[in-house]
Amino acid sequence: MLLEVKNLTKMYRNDMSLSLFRPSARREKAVDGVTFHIRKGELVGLVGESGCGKSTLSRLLVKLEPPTGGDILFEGQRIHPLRGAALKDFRKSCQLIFQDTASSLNPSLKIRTLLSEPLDNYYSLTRAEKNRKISVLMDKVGLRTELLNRYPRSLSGGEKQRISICRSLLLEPKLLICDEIVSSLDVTSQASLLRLLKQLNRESGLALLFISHDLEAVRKLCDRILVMDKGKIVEEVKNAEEPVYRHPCTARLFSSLLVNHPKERMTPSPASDIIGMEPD
Ligand SMILES: Nc1ncnc2c1ncn2[C@@H]1O[C@H](COP(=O)(O)OP(=O)(O)OP(=O)(O)O)[C@@H](O)[C@H]1O
Repeated sequence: MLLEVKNLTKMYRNDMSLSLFRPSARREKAVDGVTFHIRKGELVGLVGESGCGKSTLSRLLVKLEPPTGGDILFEGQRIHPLRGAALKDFRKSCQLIFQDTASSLNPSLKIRTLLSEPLDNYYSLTRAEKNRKISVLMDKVGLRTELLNRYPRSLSGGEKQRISICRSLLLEPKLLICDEIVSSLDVTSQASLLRLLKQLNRESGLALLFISHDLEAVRKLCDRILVMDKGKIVEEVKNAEEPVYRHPCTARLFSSLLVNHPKERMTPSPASDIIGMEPD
């Protein structure tokens, strides 16, 4: 098993009153007893309405924040006690890319430096080896190597997102957690990014936790979809099966995709057309 999440909980203390004289705080469970697993090379989707706890969960999974309770195991090892070299190894194997990653690219560094940094942190490569690795991957993600001498400000949103993905993939992670990485992109860029993720999964067994509001993209890309509501995983939808939605939240989320009731045929969006994935 690649990732095992057991009864994971995260509570935040949120101030309810602005009054200095009557301060009050509410402890809110952003993640509430979540249990699930991801096998090696599996494509798992995570969907849920805004504020249900998806981003909090992704931050817990990569150890950016400590959980209030529960456990996360990566390749059988609890991640909570990891320190030093073991933590560095875990961070290499389990990467998180989020929507704003692109805007967090250091504006004063050229793309060449931004892409060399992760390699310098983890490997001892010659300049030629580094350049080769970078240009092979840039080609794979559909970026021209001329961009290497440019600064992030001169790149489009889609190009910056691809640079962020490139930075993660250079480390050859086993699990990539993508939190809303396609929502700011146009339909064509979205489609080619999804195609790339599918290709990486086929070629190198990269496992994905793909978090998105775009249910149709999730359904086309993933083997299983976890549905989250108010901090809990309330349902798991297996893509290969006829969808049977037991939880009202799942039905609400998926209802916009369903036409021609009762056969529940999916209507492909332009993005899924371009991905070249047939509707079920
Ligand atoms: N650092 C924090 N401090 C206090 N409350 C927080 C914090 N981070 C998240 N929350 C709360 O936890 C809940 C879940 O938020 P989260 O961002 O994980 O949801 P989400 O499903 O990712 O939403 P969206 O789809 O809109 O991005 C929300 O009620 C949010 O206000």
